[in-house]
Amino acid sequence: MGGGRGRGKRSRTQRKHFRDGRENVWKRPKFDSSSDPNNTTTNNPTWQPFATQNQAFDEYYKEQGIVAPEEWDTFVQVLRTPLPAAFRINSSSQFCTDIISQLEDGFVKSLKAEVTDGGEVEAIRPLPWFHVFLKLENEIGNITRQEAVSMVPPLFLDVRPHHFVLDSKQLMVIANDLDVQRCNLLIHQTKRMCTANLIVTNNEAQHFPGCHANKNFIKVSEIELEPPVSKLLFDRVLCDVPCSGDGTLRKAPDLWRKLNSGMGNGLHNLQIQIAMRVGGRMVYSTCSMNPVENEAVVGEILRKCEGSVELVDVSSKLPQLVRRPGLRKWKVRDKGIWLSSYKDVSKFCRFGILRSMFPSGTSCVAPADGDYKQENGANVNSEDEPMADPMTSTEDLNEEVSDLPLESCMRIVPHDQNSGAFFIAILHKLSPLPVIQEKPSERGNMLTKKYEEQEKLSEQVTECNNGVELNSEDAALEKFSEAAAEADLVENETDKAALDPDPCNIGDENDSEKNQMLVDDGIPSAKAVGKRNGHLISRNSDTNHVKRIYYISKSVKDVLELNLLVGQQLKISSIGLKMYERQTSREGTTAPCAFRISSEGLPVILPHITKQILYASTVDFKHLLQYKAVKFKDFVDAEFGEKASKLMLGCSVVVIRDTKTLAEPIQVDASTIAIGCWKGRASLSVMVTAIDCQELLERLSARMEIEKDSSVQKHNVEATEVQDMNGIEKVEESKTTKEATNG
Ligand SMILES: C[S@@+](CC[C@H](N)C(=O)[O-])C[C@H]1O[C@@H](n2cnc3c(N)ncnc32)[C@H](O)[C@@H]1O
Repeated sequence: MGGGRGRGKRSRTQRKHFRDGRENVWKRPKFDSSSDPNNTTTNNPTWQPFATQNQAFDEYYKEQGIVAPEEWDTFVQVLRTPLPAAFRINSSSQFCTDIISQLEDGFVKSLKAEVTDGGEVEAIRPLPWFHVFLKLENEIGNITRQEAVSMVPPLFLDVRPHHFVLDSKQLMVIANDLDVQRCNLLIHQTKRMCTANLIVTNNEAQHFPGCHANKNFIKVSEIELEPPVSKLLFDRVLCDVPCSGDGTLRKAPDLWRKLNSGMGNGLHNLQIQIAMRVGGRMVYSTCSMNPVENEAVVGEILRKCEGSVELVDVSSKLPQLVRRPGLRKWKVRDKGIWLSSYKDVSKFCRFGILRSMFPSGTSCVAPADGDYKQENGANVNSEDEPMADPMTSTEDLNEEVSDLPLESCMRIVPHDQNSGAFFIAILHKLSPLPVIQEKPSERGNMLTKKYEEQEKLSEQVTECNNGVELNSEDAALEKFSEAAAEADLVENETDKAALDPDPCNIGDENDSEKNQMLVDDGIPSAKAVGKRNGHLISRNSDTNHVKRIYYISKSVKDVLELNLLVGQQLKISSIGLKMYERQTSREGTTAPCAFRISSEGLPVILPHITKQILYASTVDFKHLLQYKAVKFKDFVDAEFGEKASKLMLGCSVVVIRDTKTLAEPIQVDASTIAIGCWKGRASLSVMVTAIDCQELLERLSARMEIEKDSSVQKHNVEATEVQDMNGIEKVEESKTTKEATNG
């Protein structure tokens, strides 16, 4: 029943992430003091906090002038303290307002009480009840744990609903990560967004395919047609690049002992390669404080783009966000040696140090034929390049200063607003870039390899994998080749809004009545614009073996078709919204339709369902969630049980009936609570994961508590009003009597 992903079931990766998370905070001393009977100093003597000291770090950042000398002590002091926990509430969650009020009314009050009762120091310790809340909501996807500063970049992206994304009029997002686990996490986190406009890809960002379709080769049937999209063009790019992550020291104190100044140098070239894919507006960000990963990368992009990209000054935006301007001068450090300019590189025979790392930088110049001497990071191949550039060698560049307006970049430092450290730059594309990057140079590859080793480290500083169940099966839509055949096989376009939620009819072109599948613009809260155009796809061209059916928007379909046309360059991990799943149990094979509606898809399809839908009282609804399967005769509301027994075998939907609304069908909206069920021969079974059932039960109890409280309050108010009225009447009465007497 349901997805069957119980709470106790954890993947090996998750256990590893948990372990890693724990190891970030504590380490075992060589001498295990737990065996020392004289040790009575700590509660848990086997674990000691990490040393939050690193000489190389101090030397590096003091020299770079990240903060003024007089601020240094405060800066490192704050870096040594744990980061306040932050999380985002998923605004598309049905229970968003419930969660906010639960936090504001319940938890914040309890937290204040803890502080008042025990003093502030006492309150700084894990609060078990809060941990349970965070864990459950995180697993469900209602909230996402994320460092506060990591939430800033999208605020500068300035995304608007009317933006053309990939030549389409619908807002569509492609989210990419090279790490499969990270892709899975993203899929998990976006499940509750109910969007048909999302593609998760698993490509190397530095080689992210442009999917350029050669129009001469485009042949659809016998007629030559131009596809709706002929290449991938982005209006907005959020470029949160892999970095050394020293800005996350508060979250991952283990980094204190691992950091070295060379880490940033090893990532610089990869960061440039990734960020060179500038779309209309790009927000470049890192959780590193290192100028080599930050200002130097932005500087090189500006130089390489030769005026086709500008750095946007956003100093007047988000005035409450305390930030500092980007640096215009810095130095490069390599194996303990400070290098002030590129000429020092030749002097000390450094290897792997690039000109672009320095404030003055340098950019490759396109030869007359338009081809670059070296592609991607052309300035990195020190074998091909004279070590001493005549230009830089003749100048005295002891203290290089960039002539670019890098002060428009922003740095967030921990002690300004009790946060992590972060770097953000906003780049705006003014005209086509002078060169399309295709392949990295050999040197670039070498540095990328080097990066991969370092990525093991930065993995530990990226966000919140801990405690989140990863669903590798769902996420693994595997290679896009598998998705290829299916698009035209089961895809079904319609412009009607009415719906018979019967996935068995997909692709049955002769039965247009039954083909009235869900169609919307894919953003449940947004109004459908113009023609409704949704599409259903699956991965398997053999209809008998289709396991899941996904709902995708027109924009996503266009990208999918383009990708097929260009030979599947995008490695797609997930696409659109999972709408139907095959019921694999024996009951599934005997039902007229073997598919059921997925929990993710239900909110989108619910307003259109007219058959196989029942309205249950709160008590029966709760029984379903508690017992997972309830016999028809066991429902408290016998009429409901009767109706359930008369449903067709197979997928059905049960909506909770508001106690005040007795008429059926009730008005369904975004706040309606419903679950997918399976109607069997003798019972109704819930098709929702155990954890979703648990959360729904808790939400219902919380709502009922609030309703009870408010009805008690209402009752009290009414009673007071009656009392007041009586009082007033009495006063009036006595006044009248007095007046009458006086008169
Ligand atoms: C700073 S994190 C970004 C995290 C992201 N903002 C999020 O919230 O999930 C950098 C990410 O880049 C990914 N990565 C590393 N090398 C990559 C590459 N060559 N192409 C694409 N992604 C890469 C890592 O797996 C990591 O998740």
